[in-house]
Amino acid sequence: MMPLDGRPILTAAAMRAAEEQIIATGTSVSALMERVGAAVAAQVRRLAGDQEVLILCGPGNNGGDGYVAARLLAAAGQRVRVAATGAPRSDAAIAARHAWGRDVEALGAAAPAPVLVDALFGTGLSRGLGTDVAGALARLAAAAALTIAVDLPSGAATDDGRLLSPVPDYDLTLALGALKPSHLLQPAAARSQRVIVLDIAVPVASEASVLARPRLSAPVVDAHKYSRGMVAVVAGAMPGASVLAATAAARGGAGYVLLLGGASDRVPHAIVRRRFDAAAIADKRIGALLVGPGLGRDERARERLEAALATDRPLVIDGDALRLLTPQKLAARKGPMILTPHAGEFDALFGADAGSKIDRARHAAAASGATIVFKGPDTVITAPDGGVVVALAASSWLSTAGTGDVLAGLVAARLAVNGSNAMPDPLAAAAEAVWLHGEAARRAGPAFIADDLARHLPEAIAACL
Ligand SMILES: NC(=O)C1=CN([C@@H]2O[C@H](COP(=O)(O)OP(=O)(O)OC[C@H]3O[C@@H](n4cnc5c(N)ncnc54)[C@H](O)[C@@H]3O)[C@@H](O)[C@H]2O)[C@@H](O)CC1
Ligand SMILES: Nc1ncnc2c1ncn2[C@@H]1O[C@H](COP(=O)(O)OP(=O)(O)O)[C@@H](O)[C@H]1O
Ligand SMILES: [K+]
Repeated sequence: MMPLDGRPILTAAAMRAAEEQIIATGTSVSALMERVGAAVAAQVRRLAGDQEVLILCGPGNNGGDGYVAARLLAAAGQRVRVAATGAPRSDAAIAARHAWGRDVEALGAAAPAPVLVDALFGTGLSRGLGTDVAGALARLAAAAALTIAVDLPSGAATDDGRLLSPVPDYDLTLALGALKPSHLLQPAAARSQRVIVLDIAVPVASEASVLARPRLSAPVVDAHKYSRGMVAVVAGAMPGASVLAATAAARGGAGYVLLLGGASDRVPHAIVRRRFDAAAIADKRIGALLVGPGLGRDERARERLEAALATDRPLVIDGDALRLLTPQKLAARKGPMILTPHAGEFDALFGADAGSKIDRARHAAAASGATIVFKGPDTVITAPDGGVVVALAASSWLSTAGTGDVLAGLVAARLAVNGSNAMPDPLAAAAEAVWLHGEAARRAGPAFIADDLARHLPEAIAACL
């Protein structure tokens, strides 16, 4: 099966536009629905074996896909029944219902089957399911051994990961033509164990794509510690956080890591410690200056942040530093910047506006001129030029103190390495860091602590060479 890495992510409107382009060049909606139904039927047949299949059909084209799949499954000898919310409304779905030609049960009265296919609503869902429909879906899903959603789990919005009504757990979602934001954004993404994208021969393109395994290379033959990429980490009130970040930077591929102004006796010997002063952070060899982990929010923290902003070095800003800034102030600064806020820091800096996590991160990048790594179980990375990368859910064991400090150090390392032989590409550097962080967490297994995570970074890097 094709991996999801690097695949484009389309909103409902963008998917509709792609579909309309195909229709404008002579493919009918019914022909497209036939293609979709065949692809869905093939997957269901592969998974269902000789078990009975119940397909739930809604009033729109998602339901139409369900009727086509039912007809093709029956023709292939599969035991299949159909239950519907009512009569289909779109022309193509009416034709598909007619071609099915067999019984259609009322949803509320339908008996369960071991395999449940949800073709109730897809990208056309405009509000939550009525309680009767949501109740029937929950009852039939709970009684099934295998649950499959066509395009999207019914009740999940397409573009922002919201659940508009209660959504049962699915074993599999068959995304039609392309991934939609809700296949990656929470809480909707967690409703499906797996997502497969079905190719329906509709050309799709998007500025947003799924985070892919990066391709990294070993240091060049004549590399030396400064040419590899130098990271300077500004310490503050909580020195442990800056040590975690500096350690991650060192294990994340940087050639030289400086810890500035930290008071801690548990610093790996490979990390060079210096006093914090304006000259130390203005060193032209610094490929990434990290400020924020454990910085604190006192007067000294403010001074250190101001000094960091006043340099022309590529900057990574995390944690406390994000609470001491405004988007305007960032926009006024020249030079590459990457911000790594979690949801609380993001809201404090950019406001707790409505909208999808992708749109909010995109606006934040445009407003600040910085690349944004909006962290969480559905990390979204956006660049000021509009590029968007969304990570698949990483290990939930990452939800432990200090893993954000590790990520910040890693982002700084990748930015420094990335900028050591070319103009730094903050989006690519941030994407490399988020991928390596997720991979290190996967390798660390359950119940790791942030200190363990950095030890798995070399293995994660090795997987990209
Ligand atoms: N994008 C593509 O290339 C293709 C998409 N197709 C399918 O078409 C779907 C989109 O079809 P539609 O736009 O017809 O939308 P849906 O089938 O998702 O549902 C829309 C219909 O349901 C009604 N509705 C919306 N929310 C409701 C609610 N909560 N309770 C009751 N009724 C509600 C709408 O008024 C409309 O009649 C896709 O998800 C996909 O399954 C395929 O048939 C063809 C190819
Ligand atoms: N449930 C989760 N699933 C996957 N990743 C998570 C989850 N919760 C947190 N993370 C990741 O763990 C890290 C936590 O960062 P942060 O909240 O800044 O923690 P801290 O400040 O303690 O270091 C981020 O990279 C975030 O994306
Ligand atoms: K569906």
